[in-house]
Amino acid sequence: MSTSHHAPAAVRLPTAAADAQRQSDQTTTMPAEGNKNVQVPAILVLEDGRVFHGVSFGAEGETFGEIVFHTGMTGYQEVLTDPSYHRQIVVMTAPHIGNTGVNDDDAESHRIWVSGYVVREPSRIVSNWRAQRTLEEELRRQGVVGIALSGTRALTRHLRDKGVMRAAISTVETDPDKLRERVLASPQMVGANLAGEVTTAEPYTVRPPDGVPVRFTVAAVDLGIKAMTPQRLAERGCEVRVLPAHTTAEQILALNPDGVFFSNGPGDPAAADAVVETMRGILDAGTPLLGICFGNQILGRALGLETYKLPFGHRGANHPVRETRTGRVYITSQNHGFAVRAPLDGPFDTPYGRAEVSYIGLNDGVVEGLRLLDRPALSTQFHPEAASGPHDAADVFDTFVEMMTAHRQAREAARA
Ligand SMILES: NC(=O)CC[C@H](N)C(=O)O
Repeated sequence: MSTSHHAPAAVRLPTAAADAQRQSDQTTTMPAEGNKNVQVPAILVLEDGRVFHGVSFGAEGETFGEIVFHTGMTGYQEVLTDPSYHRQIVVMTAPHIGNTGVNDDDAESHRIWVSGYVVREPSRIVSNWRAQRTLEEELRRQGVVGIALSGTRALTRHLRDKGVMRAAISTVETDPDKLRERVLASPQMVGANLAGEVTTAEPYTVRPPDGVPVRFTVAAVDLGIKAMTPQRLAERGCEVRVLPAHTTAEQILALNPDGVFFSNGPGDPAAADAVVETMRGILDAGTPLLGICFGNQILGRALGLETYKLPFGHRGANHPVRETRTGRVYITSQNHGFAVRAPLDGPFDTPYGRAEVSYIGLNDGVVEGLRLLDRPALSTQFHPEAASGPHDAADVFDTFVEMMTAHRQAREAARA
């Protein structure tokens, strides 16, 4: 089956072979390639004409997307299920993928979002006590078209030098020129407004774990939210009400939340005007605000700053950033292709008072966080919730909780 570039990959019915494999996969060590007798040829064609040959990994068919690379050594399941990768073909630079299989606990959302998957060498066996399925089985079950090829290093270096671009993987088209024509007709990531394609249809609530009392209510605007973010807030005593992307500022404020969170998500922040308006409504009200990744870009725009596309982005689990106030360095999990342009040399004026760049990426000087100095609002371009990645920056959630505490105390003092 083929996944088109704009529709989410449909759930693909398992093949008889995969079914048989599932039944025999009762142990946690399983052959990962046993369900495929013949290797099916596949091609990867880039917008600029570069062609890579490999074999099918996952579902057979044809798929399009922006091709990007991820440098994390672990966390493939979190990558696949992160909604921010919607419409992207992800290349894993780690050479051996699938070793720990797939389980029902590590997913960051209810499905795989990458539009295509490129690996060097799929693991031949799965060996992990938590594994429930093989990776290839999961890719097939969800209709995700992938390719295994020996040149992932050459491919990554090409994208680093030329920048990310559109691409396609196909097991049905054998003529690269014909496939390239379709790549050139597929949509660009610049200008793509995608939150509406990934957001929850209905609001839902994430409650603190047993034994943790509820201290705050947080409204979370789901622009493509990862499951771990409301979890990190819930662990700190927040009851998190997750809301569809189109929820207005009035509707959010009517819930009387202690704080408002704007999530990560796919697409170009420059195309998300409606969300920028929503955030301005929250800033006007003075309610404490936290943004992560896409949420950081939206905060930049709400403050009147511009966003721009990076040549090849940051996707991995070991990106160093420096906190400007303290000089402290954090190793962070990141996944972004756009960034905010802001003055790096100290506080600057915005319609909401003074703001500053709170973190700077140490690899390339990119803005990795913003903080308002006169209102309770902060955001990070990196992922303090990790999933996967280091937990260095989890104190961002503590700062948000401190902002909500101070805001509540100030409101109570004003009322008294
Ligand atoms: N993880 C994210 O929120 C990504 C934000 C945005 N889509 C980007 O690529 O920069």
